Amino acid sequence: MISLRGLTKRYGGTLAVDDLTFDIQTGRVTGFLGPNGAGKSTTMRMILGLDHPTRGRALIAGRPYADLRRPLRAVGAMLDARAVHPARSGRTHLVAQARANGIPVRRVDEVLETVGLTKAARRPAGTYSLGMSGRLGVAGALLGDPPVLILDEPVNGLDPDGVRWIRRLVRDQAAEGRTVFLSSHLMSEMQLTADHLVIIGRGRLLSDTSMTDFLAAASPASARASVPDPEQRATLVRRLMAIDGVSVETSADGELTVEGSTAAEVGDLAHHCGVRLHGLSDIRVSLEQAYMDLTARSVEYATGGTAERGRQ
Ligand SMILES: Nc1ncnc2c1ncn2[C@@H]1O[C@H](COP(=O)(O)OP(=O)(O)OP(=O)(O)O)[C@@H](O)[C@H]1O
Repeated sequence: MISLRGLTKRYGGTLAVDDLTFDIQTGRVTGFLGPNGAGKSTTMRMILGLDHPTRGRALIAGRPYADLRRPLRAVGAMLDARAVHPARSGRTHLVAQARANGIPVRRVDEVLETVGLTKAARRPAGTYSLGMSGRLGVAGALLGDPPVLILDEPVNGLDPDGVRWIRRLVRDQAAEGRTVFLSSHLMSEMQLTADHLVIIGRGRLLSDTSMTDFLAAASPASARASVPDPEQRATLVRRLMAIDGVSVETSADGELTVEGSTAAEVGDLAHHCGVRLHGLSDIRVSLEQAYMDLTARSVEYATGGTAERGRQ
């Protein structure tokens, strides 16, 4: 587990991280979200002892990073995929890390295989594409087989196959009981990957909640269903419209969109009226929409509509 207590970082006049208190639990993937400049990288850097907090603390399994005896065995991290000497091969880079942490060299070949870099392992890292550099960064994070993984934008530069690979990898790591903390601006991907969300804006905690609860709270009760029989459709629409706060839109092909009512309520009413339904489901907002609504007021570098909404 990772624990943050009152974690704060000030750079001159910039309050980059402002009094963050939350826990990142084991056995699940926690997504770390926030607009550009919100303080995600600074927070990760402080957890990893690369930046000193102005106030507060960050602990990994109860200890500050600096007190970990074999850090790579306790926590694996990828903050900047390009932070590798360009003339060194990927393999040489990992061997140096392994030796410094008492990790057997055979583990290097294992992780190179895991991330799909075996063929490119002996090429200078400077010749790697962004996606390959990301894979090397992930290999470094996995080297010590650590119980905690911290990955800053791991899908950056990856092709669709690589994106799915990262998703499966981090989900497997969490299923094995590890703590996985990762940031990304790709909301659709985060929705598929994370169990839990921590969202910050301008350095402050905006939300610390499960993905399910976050999406449910952002979704007003609404449902969609098809009614194949036109007479039954008219009956159901009439009955729904008679309920206070419920509105119904009917598409050209007979699909109903019901605002103000859940799928369960629509299904119960249809059953009561003897109406046959197809494809009944709740309408949930996407993570992207829920996130945009939450962060609209804390967007630092916004454009167009988002900035307008931020001022409301
Ligand atoms: N070394 C530094 N010196 C001065 N200011 C810094 C430094 N590092 C970060 N900042 C500032 O701290 C704030 C938070 O930056 P940070 O990189 O942590 O945000 P982020 O959420 O990771 O952003 P992004 O999504 O763009 O990567 C920004 O205003 C940034 O300019």
